[in-house]
Amino acid sequence: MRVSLSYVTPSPDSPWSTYLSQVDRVIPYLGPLARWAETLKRPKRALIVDVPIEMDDGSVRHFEGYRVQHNLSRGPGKGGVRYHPDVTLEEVMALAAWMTIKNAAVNLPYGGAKGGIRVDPKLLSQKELEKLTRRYTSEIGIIIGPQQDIPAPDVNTNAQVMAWMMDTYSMNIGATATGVVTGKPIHLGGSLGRVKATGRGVFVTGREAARRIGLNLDGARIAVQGFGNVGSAAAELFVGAGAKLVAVQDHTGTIYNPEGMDMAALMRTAREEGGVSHFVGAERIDNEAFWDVDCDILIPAALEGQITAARANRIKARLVLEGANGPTLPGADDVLTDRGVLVVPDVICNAGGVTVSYFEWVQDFSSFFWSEDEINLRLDKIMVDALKKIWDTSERHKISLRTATFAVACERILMARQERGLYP
Ligand SMILES: NC(=O)C1=CN([C@@H]2O[C@H](COP(=O)(O)OP(=O)(O)OC[C@H]3O[C@@H](n4cnc5c(N)ncnc54)[C@H](OP(=O)(O)O)[C@@H]3O)[C@@H](O)[C@H]2O)C=CC1
Ligand SMILES: O=C(O)CCC(=O)C(=O)O
Repeated sequence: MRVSLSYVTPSPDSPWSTYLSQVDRVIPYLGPLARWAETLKRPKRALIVDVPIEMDDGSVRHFEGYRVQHNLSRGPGKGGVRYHPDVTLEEVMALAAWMTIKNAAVNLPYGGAKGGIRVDPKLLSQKELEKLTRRYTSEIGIIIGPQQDIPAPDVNTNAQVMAWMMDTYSMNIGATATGVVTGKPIHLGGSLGRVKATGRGVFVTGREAARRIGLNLDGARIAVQGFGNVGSAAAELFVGAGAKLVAVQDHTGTIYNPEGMDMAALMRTAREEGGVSHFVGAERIDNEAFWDVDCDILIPAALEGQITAARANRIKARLVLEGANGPTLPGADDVLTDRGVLVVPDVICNAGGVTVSYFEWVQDFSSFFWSEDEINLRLDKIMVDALKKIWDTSERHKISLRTATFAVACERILMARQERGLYP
């Protein structure tokens, strides 16, 4: 087996292959900086770790974990940690690379990183989950740190997981290091507003895009795939702005109500029943029918590769807001563009989470904490300004918002790369 940082011959339609094709599309807009573009096509560093834990029944199981630092030109690595049975190194490479682009798109002083463990956390007890998290943190401890690489929550990880990571790292170095992870509980140096920040960023960029295409949010019909941290918070804000939530899909199934769903009741069902499919205020429909639902705004907020070219041809929405990372395959991007469907890409649309993570990191360093209103105001301004710059770039070059976001971000990343120079 050959292992090298440019080794992964991307499987077609894999997240890494999607990312590489997005980079290829931006190269013509990079001018002289294009000579550095190869930097973006390989991660700087990729760590694979074995995570053995003793299960509650006394057996020992080994899980595979990863931490990939894709690019550190603009600052320490930053990006979440995912626990999922399908996590692979190739997927984590793509997620880390999208963090590089996203952090630069909103001008945060970070590079891009991401981590993951191939595990189904739903099958673990709380004790097993804690052991897994602590062992993983110790194993990746050699490359993370408040000035090196700062993990945060992603799919199936949350504030409790971050608390265990912070505690383990702190014990290992012999000092409390709140700045080593973000997305922590509030009384452990977490920030107000972080839990809902990603959904809030989806809402703010969505609101701005909707205004520009003359789509009124009052009465707009929303369909959301994934009702976790991102999907539920985004849906709540859109409903608060007068939109109707007409379809929701999670792992347990798909529900539909053309009149709109009661948000509070749906949140209660999702929390108490472990999914949306038992919700009595909507009819259950086939999972594949989700893509045919009559709606104005579609929010994929689950996993990668969900919008294939075939599904893109069926989507009725005028606006797609990518809450998830990498939900749209390159072929589907072209179909949506041809059909006049506007896509606000992940690398700007879901950047609200990492933006408030940045606020958390800054607050931890200064040991001075801001009010939720201050955080939301600063977040909204960063998202509105970033979207405006991207929108203008898109209009100037007549390119998609995705390629425009890559153009803005890659210029910042590659300029930093060039200015730092290559010699040791
Ligand atoms: N958390 C954050 O701050 C950020 C997250 N993101 C991205 O947003 C997306 C969602 O993350 P997050 O909300 O944090 O994760 P969560 O774990 O909180 O929620 C994920 C949701 O997706 C659902 N889901 C998973 N697989 C499928 C599937 N095949 N079909 C339909 N629904 C599915 C889950 O359903 P079930 O619960 O039934 O399994 C759950 O509702 C990811 O792409 C993540 O990378 C991006 C930026 C920041
Ligand atoms: O909050 C963070 O640092 C990263 C969040 C994340 O993983 C993402 O934006 O995909």
